[in-house]
Amino acid sequence: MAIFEYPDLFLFILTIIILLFVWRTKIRKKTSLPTNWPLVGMLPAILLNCHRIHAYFTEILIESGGTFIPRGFQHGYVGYFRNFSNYPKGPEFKKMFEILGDGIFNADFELWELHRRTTLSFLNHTKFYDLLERSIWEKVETGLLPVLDDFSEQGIDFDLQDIFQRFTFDSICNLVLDYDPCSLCVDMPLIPCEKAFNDAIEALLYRHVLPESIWKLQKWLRIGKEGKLIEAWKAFDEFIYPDFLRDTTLSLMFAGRDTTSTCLTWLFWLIATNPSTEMKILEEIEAEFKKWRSFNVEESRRLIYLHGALCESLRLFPPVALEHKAPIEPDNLPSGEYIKSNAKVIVSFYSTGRMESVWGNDCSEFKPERWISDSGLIKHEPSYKFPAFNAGPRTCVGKEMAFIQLVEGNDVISPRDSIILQAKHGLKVTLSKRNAKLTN
Ligand code: HEM
Repeated sequence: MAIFEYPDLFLFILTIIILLFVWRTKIRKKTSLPTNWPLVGMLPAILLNCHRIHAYFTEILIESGGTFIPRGFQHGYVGYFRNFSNYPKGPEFKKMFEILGDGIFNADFELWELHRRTTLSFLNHTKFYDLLERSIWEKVETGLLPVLDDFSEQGIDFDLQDIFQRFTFDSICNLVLDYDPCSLCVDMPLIPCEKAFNDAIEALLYRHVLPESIWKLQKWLRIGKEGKLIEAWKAFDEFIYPDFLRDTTLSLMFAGRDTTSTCLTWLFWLIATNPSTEMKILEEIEAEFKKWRSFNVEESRRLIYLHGALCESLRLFPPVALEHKAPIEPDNLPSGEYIKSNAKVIVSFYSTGRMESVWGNDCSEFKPERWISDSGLIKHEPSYKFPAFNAGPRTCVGKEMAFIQLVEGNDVISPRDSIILQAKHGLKVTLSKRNAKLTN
C-alpha cells in the first residue's frame, strides 16, 4: 500500500487516530448519556445500569437538564409534565401493571374518578382515623414490640425491612380485609401472599427496563422475574377471594404495604448512618415528653425534627420512584420537547429529589434541618418539588395514614433501642437496649 512507503506519514495518521480515540473515550467517560447504537439503540447502557437504574436515570436527567428522550428500547420520555387532563396513565401502564386489574392505579377517566371518590369516602369517614390509630397501635404492642424484644434478647441480627413489611402488611389487611394475618409475630411465619409482594414489585420494575417483547417471552416461558410474578399472582388470588372487589382490595394492599415499610427501612438506614440525627430525634422526644413513653398522633405533631427526618427520607428514597403518563394529544413539555400522542412519559420522583437545581448543592445529603423553618415549624414544600406522594389530582390518598404508621413505627424503636447497621441485603441489624448499651 502506498501509505507504507511513507512511514512518517503513516505514524502521524496512526497517532492522530489513537489520540482521537483516547479523547473520545475520555469525553464519553464523563458523560452518562447512553450511546445510541445501530439496531439496539440505547438498550446496552440501560441493561448495564439495570442494578442502579434510578441513580442512572438521575445522572442522565441532570446532564440533559431535566428531560431526556431515550431511543431504541421503548418509545419513551423521561421528564416533567403538566396539564393533567391530557395525561392519563394510558394503556401501556395497564399492560405492565395487569396484576392490579381495574383497580385505582390502573384506572383513568370516569373509572378512576369513581375509585377515587369511593376510596376517599372510606378514608375520610369520621371514625376512620380513630380506628386506624387503635389498630396500628395494637399491631405495635402485639407484633412489633414483642418481636423486637425477642431479637434483642437473643442478640441475633435480623432483617429490619422484613419486620416493617410484616408490620404494614398486617396493618393494611386489618383495615382493608378486616382480617389480621399475624405475619408479624415471634415465630415469623411464612405467609405466601406477604412475600409475593416482593417478587411482584421486582418483576414490575424490570418491565420498565426490558423491551416488551423480552418480558412477554419470559412470561410465556414462565421463567425469571416473570415466572415469579405468575407465582405471586397465584398467591394473591389464593389470599384474596377473586371477586369483583379483588382489584380494589389488591390495589390498596399494594399502596399500603410497601410504600410505608420502604420509607421506614430507609429512614432507619439513614439514622444508623447519621448518628447525630439519631441523637437529635431522641433529644426531641425527651424534651417533648420528658420520659420515654408512647405518643399518639396528635402529640406526634410536636416532633418537628422527626417529621423533618421522615420527609428527608422520602425525598432521597421515594418509595414510588416513578410515575407514568401517556398524552392523549401531542404536547410540548416545559423543556420545549415535542411529544407525540401516546408517547410514554416517565416522571422520575427519585431524580427530582436529587437535583441540585431543585434542592441545592447539598441535595444528596440527609439533612432533616432543611425541613424546619426559621420559626421552628415544618416547612411546606410544593408537591411538584417534593412529589413523594405525587402531585396534582392523583395525589396519594393515604398520605395522612402513612404518616401515622411512620410515626408509630418510630415511636417504638427510637426511644427503646439502638440500631447497629451490620450488613447488606435487606437491612440487617442487631438491636440492643439503649440503657444496657450505655452502662457497657
Ligand atoms: C410513605 C407512604 C406512601 C407513599 C410514599 C405513597 C406515594 C404514592 C404515590 C407517589 C402515588 C401516585 C402513584 C401513581 O399515580 O402511579 C400514590 C397513590 C396512591 N396511594 Fe399512596 N403512598 C403511600 C402510602 C399510602 C397508603 C398507606 C395508602 C392507603 C391505602 C395509599 C393509597 C394510595 C392510593 C389509593 C393511590 C392512588 C391515588 C389515585 O390514583 O388517585 N398510599 N401514593
